[in-house]
Amino acid sequence: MMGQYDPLLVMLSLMVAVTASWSALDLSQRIHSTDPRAARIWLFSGALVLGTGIWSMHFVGMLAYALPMQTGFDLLITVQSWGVSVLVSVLSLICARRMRRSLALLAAGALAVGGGIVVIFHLALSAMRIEPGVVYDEHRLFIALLVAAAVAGATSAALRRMRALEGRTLFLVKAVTSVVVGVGLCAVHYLCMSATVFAPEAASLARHDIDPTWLGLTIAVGAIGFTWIGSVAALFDARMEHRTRQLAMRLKAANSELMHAALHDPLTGLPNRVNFDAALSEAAARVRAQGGRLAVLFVDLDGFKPVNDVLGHHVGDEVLKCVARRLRAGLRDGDAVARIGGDEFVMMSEGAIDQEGAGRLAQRLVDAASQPMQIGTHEIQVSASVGVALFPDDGDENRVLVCADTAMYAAKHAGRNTWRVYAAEMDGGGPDILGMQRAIRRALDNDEFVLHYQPKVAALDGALRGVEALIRWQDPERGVVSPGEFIPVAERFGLINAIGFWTLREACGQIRSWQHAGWRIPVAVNLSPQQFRQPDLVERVRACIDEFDIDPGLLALEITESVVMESSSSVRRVLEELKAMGVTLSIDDFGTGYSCLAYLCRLPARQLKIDRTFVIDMDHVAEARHVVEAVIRLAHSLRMEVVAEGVERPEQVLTLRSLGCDLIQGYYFSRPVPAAGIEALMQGDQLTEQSARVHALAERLRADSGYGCPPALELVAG
Ligand SMILES: Nc1nc2c(ncn2[C@@H]2O[C@@H]3COP(=O)(O)O[C@H]4[C@@H](O)[C@H](n5cnc6c(=O)[nH]c(N)nc65)O[C@@H]4COP(=O)(O)O[C@H]3[C@H]2O)c(=O)[nH]1
Repeated sequence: MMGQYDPLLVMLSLMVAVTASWSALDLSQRIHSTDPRAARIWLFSGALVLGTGIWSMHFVGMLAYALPMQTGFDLLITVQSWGVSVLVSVLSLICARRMRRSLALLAAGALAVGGGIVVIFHLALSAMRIEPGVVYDEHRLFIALLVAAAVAGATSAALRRMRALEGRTLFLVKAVTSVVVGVGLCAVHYLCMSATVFAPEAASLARHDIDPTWLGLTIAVGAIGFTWIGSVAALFDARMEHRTRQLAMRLKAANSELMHAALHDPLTGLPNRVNFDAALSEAAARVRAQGGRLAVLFVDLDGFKPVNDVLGHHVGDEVLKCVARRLRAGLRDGDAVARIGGDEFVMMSEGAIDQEGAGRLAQRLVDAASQPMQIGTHEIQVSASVGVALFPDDGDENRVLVCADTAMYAAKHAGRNTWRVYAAEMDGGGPDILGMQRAIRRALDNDEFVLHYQPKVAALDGALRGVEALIRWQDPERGVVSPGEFIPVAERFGLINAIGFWTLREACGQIRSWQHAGWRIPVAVNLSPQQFRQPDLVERVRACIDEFDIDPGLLALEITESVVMESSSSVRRVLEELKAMGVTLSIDDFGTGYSCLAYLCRLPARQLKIDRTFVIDMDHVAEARHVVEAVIRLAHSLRMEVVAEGVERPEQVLTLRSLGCDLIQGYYFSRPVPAAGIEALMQGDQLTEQSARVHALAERLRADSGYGCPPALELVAG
């Protein structure tokens, strides 16, 4: 028995095959997803779409062949054939995923899939339940099997190639592959059909089951719809994955930027202290394991401060960048350089280095630093003092840097612009910095710090107007250690923040207890430059004020001139935020740095403290007196209050008073005293005595017709 092909249905079967191939390729691309669960889901969805496509292509193809008998389809066998089709597709996609691992596996898989496609054809045909049964031309069937295997193999290979493509090329390759695969699948079907021989008296026993026309149309439309849904899902997922990948890349880039910022000095781009310490520990571990030596060099610039002060921070910054470039240019394999402070750099050199080699390296650094540099219109020349220490000869990785630092000081004492190698005798004269660093940590844990308070009094009548909190350290071994000694060490070893915030809390606690006693005494706390640059400074100040429930107006923060004069927007913002909180801002050590008057006008500070050095010289050096006078005028024109520091003698009081200075602080009135001393002062005796001194001075001044304080004036004893 022979049938006839309906060209429309043949086209429809081709359409189904091409559409299913396209969609299956779409979905199958996703089976390489990095998430194994998602990859499994995509594999089964792809198999479902491909299986349904192959299966429906067979059915539509069979319907396209109109036999001269009434036909129908058995529901159970129809469903079974669909199940087998999906299973075969699962197998084909698994082969596609694993083909990288072996070509033999690819060939075996392709044959199995090819065989599966032929079996699906057979099952689909069986659903018609033809009696007597059909027979197959084995040769043609074998050719169909080979074509099916080739289609399966080509699909796997195309899938592999497509992984490396994107955009338009991917679209084109996918379109061509879908057409080739679709045509191939149809070819398999029609080859199978041509291999099928129907007996002349053949009849379909399933002719009363499912109507073939409806079944065909439903399957074709359903399959095309189904495959398009799959494609849309795959497209959506691909977009999501692309976006997720982009986000992940951006996150990674942001992370590495953050990491870089945490480990590098923003000005020079060199590694910072934390980074250097880690590199030093690693290098020390290598030397311990493999032997050899490590040279550590401490580089401190000579003459940098005057450049900064006179020519401004921007020129100072350029000088530092230039020195950093020169140090970096001299690096060799196994060397590292870092900036660890304002004008301090450290370097380490790994390998079998000896004292002589380290000395040569130090000389190179000294030479590099002392070359003149052109910054804008200025030709600038600085020099460097370099200290050298060796690991493990001079100590472990914690100590070797301190030794290099000590040697650097020796180089400074030797006249600067030179280098020295560390020797144990160098420790003799100077403080044991490392020991002190450990002792400071212990002091913080053991509460060995106390605050003393030095009064600030009104120049006019000697009334107490506030106090400055000054830290004192009662070290069980060293006795009372001056802040001038331990604060620089704390700054160098990153302990100043802990000390600074301890002082802040302690001072706020004191304000509260005085507030409870009925005294509103403003307390000024020194903020170190490092503490000022802490990103959470404002929050910590606010937290202290809230914790002790104090009037923020009673807390003053003293910030050194050099810090507030950094005209960066972050400094301005912090100052504005502190002011907005109600805290008083005071510019400390005024006159010792480089001040930009235009910037000073815009500062939200309320108080300006004239540095002690001007007050000391005021009586006998005319220039110092002129500076004090000018600073007082300037501050008043900016509506700032002026405090003169370090007032020790009555002559100074009189001069300052005559110049209109508002507040006076110094040993003349009181040394820094424990809180109880301030309380005694508040309760009467000492204040009255000091006020009496000021009044007596004022009387003498009024009696004198001249300007200021006559040198011969006999004063009340100080
Ligand atoms: N010769 C002389 N000296 C006078 C006179 N009146 C006051 N002084 C001293 O001058 C220093 C004033 O503090 P400073 O300039 O802020 O200088 C302070 C300040 O920069 C720092 N410091 C003290 N306490 C703290 C603190 O809690 N945190 C921070 N960051 N620094 C602190 O240590 C520096 C030294 O503090 P001290 O030794 O307490 O020294 C104090 C004080 O005792 C005087 O009439 N004559």
